Amino acid sequence: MSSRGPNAPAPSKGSRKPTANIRAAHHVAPLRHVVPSAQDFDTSYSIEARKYLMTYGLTPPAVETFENQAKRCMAILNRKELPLEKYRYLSALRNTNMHLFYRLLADNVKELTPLIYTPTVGEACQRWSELYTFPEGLYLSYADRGHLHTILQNWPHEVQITVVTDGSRILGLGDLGIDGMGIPVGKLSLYTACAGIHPLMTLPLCLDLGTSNVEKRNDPLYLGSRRDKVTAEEEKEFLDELMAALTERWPGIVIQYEDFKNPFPSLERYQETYTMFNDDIQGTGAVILGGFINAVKQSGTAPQNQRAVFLGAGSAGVGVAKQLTEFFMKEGLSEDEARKRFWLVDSKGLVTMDRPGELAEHKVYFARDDNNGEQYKTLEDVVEYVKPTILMGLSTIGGAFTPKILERLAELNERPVIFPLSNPSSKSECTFEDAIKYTKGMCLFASGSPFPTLQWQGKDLVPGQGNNMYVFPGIGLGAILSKSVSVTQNMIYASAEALSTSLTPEEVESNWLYPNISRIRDVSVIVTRGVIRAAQGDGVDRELALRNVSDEEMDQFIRHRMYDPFKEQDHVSQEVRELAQHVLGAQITSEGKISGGATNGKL
Ligand SMILES: NC(=O)c1ccc[n+]([C@@H]2O[C@H](COP(=O)([O-])OP(=O)(O)OC[C@H]3O[C@@H](n4cnc5c(N)ncnc54)[C@H](O)[C@@H]3O)[C@@H](O)[C@H]2O)c1
Ligand SMILES: O=C(O)C[C@H](O)C(=O)O
Ligand SMILES: [Mg+2]
Repeated sequence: MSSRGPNAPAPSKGSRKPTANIRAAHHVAPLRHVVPSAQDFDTSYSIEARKYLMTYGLTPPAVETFENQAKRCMAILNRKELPLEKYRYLSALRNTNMHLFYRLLADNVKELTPLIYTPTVGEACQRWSELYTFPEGLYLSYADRGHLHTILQNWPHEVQITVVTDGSRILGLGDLGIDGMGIPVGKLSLYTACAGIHPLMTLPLCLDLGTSNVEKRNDPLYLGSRRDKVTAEEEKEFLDELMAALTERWPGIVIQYEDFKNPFPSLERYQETYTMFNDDIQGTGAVILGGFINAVKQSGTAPQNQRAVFLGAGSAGVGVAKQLTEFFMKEGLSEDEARKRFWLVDSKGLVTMDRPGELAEHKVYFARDDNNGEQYKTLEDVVEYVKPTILMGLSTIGGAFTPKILERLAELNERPVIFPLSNPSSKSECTFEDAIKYTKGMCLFASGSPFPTLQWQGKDLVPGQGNNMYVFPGIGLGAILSKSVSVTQNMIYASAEALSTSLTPEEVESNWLYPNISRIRDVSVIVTRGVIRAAQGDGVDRELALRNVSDEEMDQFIRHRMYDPFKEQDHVSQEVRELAQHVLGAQITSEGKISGGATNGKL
């Protein structure tokens, strides 16, 4: 039984008391006919709750505390050696006891995030069909076109937010077709863990639009259709139907695009018509800007003296460069001056106007015209030519920042900014250890996937994690709570600014670029507030009552609306107690036994 799938309990609006409400709806029918959901077997449920839910005897006798449950889960997890085994255990837990899963995650964000998200989710996707166990989301195939709205009716829950991929660029691992489903599942788990969006109101959505991955197509276990990738025109028509169908089925739904090979056309096409954003272009741009604002404060280099070399000129590279351009403009540079601070490098070398061959449209804005006909092919050559203050990696090429390049950056700058941002860890352009070693501890560092803390000259050095998980939960929650008709560029920019202000004085003192991930829920409140305020500024909000509240009241409101697995689990026992008294006329004795009423103390 999947926590999000057809057998999962439906959340009620507002108070969200899934299990008990289902029972209430069925109270006139004989209770035996109600099939318990996986969640009903929680070992922390009281005896009276079990009797009422008709699960008494179906769970082991002990009534456990959460602490005990958590101890068992962590012990099981720690006994497993491989990260992928841990991932699978945690998936099973989410699918059988989602409140416990999210409690565990809330208490151990730093430890568990790398297991449910990057880097482990990369391996899970590579082997998704091979290890398939639960549906976990919705699959829509190209062959389903013309019927998408009807198929969406099969999803049994109200949906506030969906993450949609076609699997064509999963992290830096290439086209994985429908095996990319792990990404929407992982991102939406983070929406719940970081921003408290109710898990049952999230929809992981994987589009089966064919795959260019021949190995997958020839694999007998592959669970997608065995056709080549549809054309750009076919994809456009399919997405047109999808966007209309999603919004008709769930008006107000927020749609996050994720890990598409070429996401620029859809962002341009839908961003003003639907409440949507692209995480790889916009979320990444915002998260890197958030860390960069803090890096600039520490490096002391003024915007007009910054020279940024980007290895990778795809959706993430261009998204980040655009966001930093906007920042430089706000700092006083003209658009042209700001744009000229960037040198983008792709698989063919430095992106210039006059290099032979076709130049993709999204690269034109940053293409250099001051290279005097010279074409620089390697990163080393570009570094020598540009003498950068900043080196960003969004190339999917693990190890591309060689020791030689890192040493050169350290020679050129007192505090070079080095951000190897490709995911998963195997694709990171360098490790934290190498960055520290070859810059003699002087670089300002953030990576896309996590690296461990390092001992350097008797001090603990903590790497920053420049991953869009710091912002997308707040962008999504901000759009939901403000009921925005669209997600504007100002909302995205506001998420970055808010993130940069979310560090504690101790974190600032320790020169961190990003806040401690363990505080992600507090950070998401700040980001959400920034996003809502920007939506109000742009007049795209429909929740007008929020316009007049103070920041403190806004934060309270946001927190109040966040799903809290701790309360939720306790709620069930409390609610069942109340319902048992009300519906059955039963009394709960001080020892927790049921007396009188329809059950008359019997099971
Ligand atoms: N840290 C984050 O939050 C974050 C967010 C989004 C994407 N990413 C990561 O960034 C990477 C790129 O994502 P994307 O969406 O831009 O992908 P993409 O496919 O759109 O772009 C990849 C870019 O890298 C270039 N490239 C490929 N091989 C190269 C080589 N040998 N030398 C130089 N350049 C080369 C390509 O030409 C292209 O410009 C992925 O690994 C992804 O996981 C990280
Ligand atoms: O998924 C991530 O960890 C970040 C980003 O969206 C990516 O595509 O790499
Ligand atoms: Mg992504």
